[in-house]
Amino acid sequence: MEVIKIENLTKTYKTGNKVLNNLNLTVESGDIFSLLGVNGAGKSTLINILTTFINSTSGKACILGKDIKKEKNFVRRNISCVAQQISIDEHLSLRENMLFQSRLYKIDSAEAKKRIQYLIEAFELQQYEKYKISAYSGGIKRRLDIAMSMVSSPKILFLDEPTVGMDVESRRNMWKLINDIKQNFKTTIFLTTHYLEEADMLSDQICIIKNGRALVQDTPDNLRYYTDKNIIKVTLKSPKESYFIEEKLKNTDFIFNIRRENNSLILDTQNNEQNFYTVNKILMENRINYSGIEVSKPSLEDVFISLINDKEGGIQCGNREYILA
Ligand SMILES: Nc1ncnc2c1ncn2[C@@H]1O[C@H](COP(=O)(O)OP(=O)(O)OP(=O)(O)O)[C@@H](O)[C@H]1O
Repeated sequence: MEVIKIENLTKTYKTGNKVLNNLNLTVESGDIFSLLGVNGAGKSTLINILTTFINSTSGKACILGKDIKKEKNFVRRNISCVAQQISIDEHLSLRENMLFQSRLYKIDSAEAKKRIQYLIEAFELQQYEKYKISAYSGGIKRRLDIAMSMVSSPKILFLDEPTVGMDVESRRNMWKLINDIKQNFKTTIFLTTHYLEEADMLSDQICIIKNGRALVQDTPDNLRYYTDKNIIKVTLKSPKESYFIEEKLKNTDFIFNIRRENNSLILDTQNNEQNFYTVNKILMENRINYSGIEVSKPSLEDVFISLINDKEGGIQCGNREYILA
């Protein structure tokens, strides 16, 4: 079931800046949906529109089947949003912050207390109750912020760059938390991020936007087929030989880029079986001592860069056509 449906959505700010331009996308119930795009692509603008904070200029967006412009109260009751700025009041305790949130949503106080206790345990926040919020680390403040946003039992949770500025361990803890919300609360999650590994790990669907339009929307695995690039990885027995063979490979016309990773050479090439055999042949002819050669699909980062930098035109995948504008 579609819980978000966006059709030809456009947003032009008063400054004349057209940020969203006939944007189309859909989000299915229970999915983790990631919106990717470079800085200024319009990700926060879209979240602000969907959470009814600002109005679109034209087009239509429906949440849980209701037009967001006509049914603002319904939409607000059923969603929650964790913005980039943490919204905790440091003068209140952890529990008071959550109670305050429950009052904003007019939740019956007995029900609110039960729910808050459940969330404190589910988000593993019990151990922090004895400390002042101002002493919490950024990761714990963010965890509390998300727990607060779950007090109203939202059907859709918007997370605007939930792991920005976090260290690797806190980021991994946050990924687990986001997955737990999906599994345990069945909440649909709409998130924006600049970390492609994060989108890859978490998402059921990824949408990449550029110049206010959706370039592609698909699963992380399928997105790897949106570029005709492949990667050939050659593992050498001795790194000394890499300089010699690099020179030989540089002179071919089917390898666009060569990188070195420890004992391996990573070759960016066109998706073509023949290239694999040609590289193999060059290695054999030059008596290069290699222990492995493999072809792999590009990473999500390769796909993102390739799509974002692609020239204007259409790309076809399956039965969908997307505009590269
Ligand atoms: N209130 C506003 N008035 C005019 N222009 C705005 C306003 N808010 C945002 N913009 C512009 O709209 C564009 C998109 O901004 P937005 O914050 O939606 O992008 P973003 O994809 O979230 O960027 P980032 O990844 O850097 O957070 C930017 O050029 C921004 O300067």
